[in-house]
Amino acid sequence: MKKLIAGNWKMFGHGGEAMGFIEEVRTKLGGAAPKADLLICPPATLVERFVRYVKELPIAIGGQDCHVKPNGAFTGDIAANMLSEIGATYCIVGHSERREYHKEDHATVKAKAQAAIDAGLIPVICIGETLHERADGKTLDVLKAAIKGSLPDSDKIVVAYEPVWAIGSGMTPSREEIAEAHHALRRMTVPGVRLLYGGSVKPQNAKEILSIPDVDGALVGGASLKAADFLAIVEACP
Ligand SMILES: O=C(CO)COP(=O)(O)O
Repeated sequence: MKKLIAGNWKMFGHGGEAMGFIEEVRTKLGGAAPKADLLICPPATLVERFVRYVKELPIAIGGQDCHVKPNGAFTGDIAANMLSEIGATYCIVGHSERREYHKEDHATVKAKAQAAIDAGLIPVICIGETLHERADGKTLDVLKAAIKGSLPDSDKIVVAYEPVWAIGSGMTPSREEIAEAHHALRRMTVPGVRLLYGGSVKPQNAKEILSIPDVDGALVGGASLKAADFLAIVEACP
């Protein structure tokens, strides 16, 4: 199975950038099949536009979050079925930038992941330790608790290991630390669940990270905003 390289655009990007990104990818791919499965999760305002621009390009489009309910009086929220209705096929849930800000516990993340599955989306479930938890040697305990508490009973999910302290910092765990975490995650998840690494993945370190056993791809933030950087990470796949 190919690796999955997913881009999380977070709160960046407007219409013109979306079109420019897709056209640059189209030109650089030149009709050839990419070395990985590709996924872009833009701001919700751009999902439908990305789906329209992508057309026959092999790029899946996803959301960055969804509500636990299919509808209701939840001002400003987006239901998973609203994303699938406009062509999304994945949805990130439980990203640390939302977990912390919105105090989302494991049960909430699990309910969001189930809502995504119920809407026909593949949830990308984010888990990862804080710097304090790492310093206290609790990383594997944190991952075990997150797997136990956040994953619905399904193989139609993706898990993204994103050490909170590595996001946006330019720092990553060592090869050995990533290998240990992903080996543990492989043992705790059902066959077929893809395990992505996320947290300061760049064109410069992607080859090393993507060569680590049990790393099935990457969830990329900043380096996914530019087509050249995103495709350089794709090219780094073994
Ligand atoms: O949060 C991330 C992906 O979801 C990682 O972001 P960076 O790649 O910018 O560290």
